[in-house]
Amino acid sequence: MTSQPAGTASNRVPVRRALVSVYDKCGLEDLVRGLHEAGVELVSTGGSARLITEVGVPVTKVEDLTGFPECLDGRVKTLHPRVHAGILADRRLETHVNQLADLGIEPFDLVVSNLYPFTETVDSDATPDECVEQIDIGGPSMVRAAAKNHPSVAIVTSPARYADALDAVAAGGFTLDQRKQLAAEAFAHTAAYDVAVANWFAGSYVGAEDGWPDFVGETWDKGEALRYGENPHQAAALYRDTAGPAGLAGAEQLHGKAMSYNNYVDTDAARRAAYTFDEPAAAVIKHANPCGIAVGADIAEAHRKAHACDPVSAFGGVIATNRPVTVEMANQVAGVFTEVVVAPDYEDGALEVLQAKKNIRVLRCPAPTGERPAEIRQISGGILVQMRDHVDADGDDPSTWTLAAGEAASPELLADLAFAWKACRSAKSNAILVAHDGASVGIGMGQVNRVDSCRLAVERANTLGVEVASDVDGAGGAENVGGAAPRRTHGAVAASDAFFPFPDGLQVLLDAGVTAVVQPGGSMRDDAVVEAAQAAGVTMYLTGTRHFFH
Ligand SMILES: NC(=O)c1ncn([C@@H]2O[C@H](COP(=O)(O)O)[C@@H](O)[C@H]2O)c1NC=O
Repeated sequence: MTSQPAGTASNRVPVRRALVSVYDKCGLEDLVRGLHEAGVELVSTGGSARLITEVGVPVTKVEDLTGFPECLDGRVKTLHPRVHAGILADRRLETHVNQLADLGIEPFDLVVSNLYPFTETVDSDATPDECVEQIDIGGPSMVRAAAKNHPSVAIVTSPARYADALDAVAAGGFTLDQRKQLAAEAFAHTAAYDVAVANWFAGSYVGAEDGWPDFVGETWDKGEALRYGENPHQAAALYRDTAGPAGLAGAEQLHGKAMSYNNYVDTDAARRAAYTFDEPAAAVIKHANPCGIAVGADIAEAHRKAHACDPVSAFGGVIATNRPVTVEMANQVAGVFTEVVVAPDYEDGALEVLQAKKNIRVLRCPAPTGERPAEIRQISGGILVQMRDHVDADGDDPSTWTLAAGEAASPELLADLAFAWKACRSAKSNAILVAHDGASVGIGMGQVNRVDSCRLAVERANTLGVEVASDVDGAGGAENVGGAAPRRTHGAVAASDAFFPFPDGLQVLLDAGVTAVVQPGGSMRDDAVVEAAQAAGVTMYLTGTRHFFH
């Protein structure tokens, strides 16, 4: 072990010879022109070499280097000692340098490669054979070889790095730190690729009798370090799913301080609530639970109604909408201290209103599409995976509900019950949600027994609904504004995320004056529960579906 590769004090290795083999040819023309102008000799595979020739840059075909034709439909191109010894020789070792000379092999200083589009092929209508054909073999071998040998070789796997690469070449070569960084990116590139291949094999290709594959891999790219985690003594960072849709982790921040860990948690819960509905909907969230959820004729009305549920808790809350924020809504939000607003977009002028508020974070995040069908929760020593609790689960359509007590609901009442049932799933279990006119008016959540959630929902409905903004509509309780404490439970409907195990919780709601209740049913004591509703002359529907949310 004697020498460093030819380099400068900063460990730069001059780039004299590069191997180029890319599937994604984006940016390739500028790169190879730049390399050529910097005096770099190019060796390249079939399609890449053709493009390089077309742009007038001299290139040696890899088959001229190996003396062996690319064959088997491209399955074998660069898999040859003349290529791999040129990449893998550790030029800090005299023995390696001498062996290369004896074998008449020239070393590579730079490898530029990206891989066959396996994931894109799997996501298309391709046959299994077509998917298998897109498993790149030679590419990952070159990439991993170059990354392993980063003390001597630089590896570039992303067109986003081409400009940096040309700068490094012009500066006399990549520094060791740059080569290390590029090698780390390269191993992440091949690791994510292999995880995608392994997931496909274990999943749709091999399959599993019980529907759950023997292997599930996930890869994550660093988004950013966060100031801290749930508490200031906990370090935290955001990582983004390399294979799934961008989601909240990929949201565009338009204004305000950096998002915190808790901001992300609450914003995620807020979007879950808002996107439960097809009609314009807004949700105000604190500590991952709703202070208010509502639908409206427009998004400003939905927000007014959601806010009116619990204006006390809405202070410092996170607001999500499923429609672009209008100027009218932005003016309402500006009147209340709010941590985060997240929306699919902002109408002209709305963003400016929010940007005038120093402390609000404003995010643009498209509606969720193509989400992974399963969700993951970490436990000690493992993960739990479950299919998402979809909005359109069996039992969510009121036409499938069973009328268990009282008179059939009018269309208006049924609409309120359907709203309450949908909204209820966004509150942590045990959840009881009292609603009126498409808005929650009292929510009991996160209690260890259902009767306490009922008490909480009633108490909060009847003590918290006051108007704070000039034109906020105290949903269901407008007649009480400025007068005695409103009793918003009177004439409202209620939803329970799971069955009532005893009539006691229901009785709290009945005593508070709710006129209709929707719940899954299925308790051993359903008869007693239904009887209590019957005795109170209250309509009760059973959905047959539960929506726990822990
Ligand atoms: N088999 C091999 O020896 C081989 N060597 C390089 N490749 C891949 O071939 C692609 C480039 O091919 P072309 O330059 O012919 O368009 C790159 O994505 C590279 O990763 C190979 N193909 C697949 O395994």
